[in-house]
Amino acid sequence: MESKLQLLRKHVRTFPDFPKPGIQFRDICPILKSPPALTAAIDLFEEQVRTIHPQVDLIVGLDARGFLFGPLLAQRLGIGFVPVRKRGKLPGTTVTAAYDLEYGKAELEIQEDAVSPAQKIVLIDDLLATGGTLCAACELLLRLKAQVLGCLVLIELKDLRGAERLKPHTVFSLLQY
Ligand SMILES: O=P(O)(O)OC[C@H]1O[C@H](OP(=O)(O)OP(=O)(O)O)[C@H](O)[C@@H]1O
Ligand SMILES: Nc1ncnc2[nH]cnc12
Repeated sequence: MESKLQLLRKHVRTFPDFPKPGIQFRDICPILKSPPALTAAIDLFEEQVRTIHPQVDLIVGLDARGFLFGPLLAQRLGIGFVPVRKRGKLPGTTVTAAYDLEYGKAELEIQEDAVSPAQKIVLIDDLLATGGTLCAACELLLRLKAQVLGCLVLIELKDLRGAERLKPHTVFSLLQY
């Protein structure tokens, strides 16, 4: 029987030179279109969190592709989901962090009352490239005095060394390129 990781790998497409020349874009849309592949991704994330971070209080997902997996995982675990969004999308009082990513610059925000001090957080996104996005999200959570247990991504682009930039936070990836 095909393993869950093999199934996932078969459902990632690579587009050269998107959105800029030199970028190999890893497209996770086929995973979303395949119920067995999407179930495999959430199964593997669930197993990791239940094994390594059983004390987790909340899943925090990153705009936009982290929203495709985060709420599914949170529901499996029976806990809440909180979005970190690009600047200007969240109402009420927010905290903001600026960051660079593989192909640009942006700012992330979280609602100030979304996470309580000392709450234990696992972050999720589709992909780790330079680590700029996840670092900015960790910074937001630390400013709210939450405890970051670790980060989950479907895909890690090893050459860009995002995991090193994220230290002391840890990252668990399902597929590496
Ligand atoms: O590790 P980094 O270099 O920060 O890059 C990774 C981020 O880049 C992509 O998001 P993008 O900002 O393109 O936004 P999207 O999810 O809204 O498409 C991806 O979904 C990650 O969030
Ligand atoms: N190479 C890449 N493919 C898909 N999403 C990305 N986000 C940052 N770099 C990316």
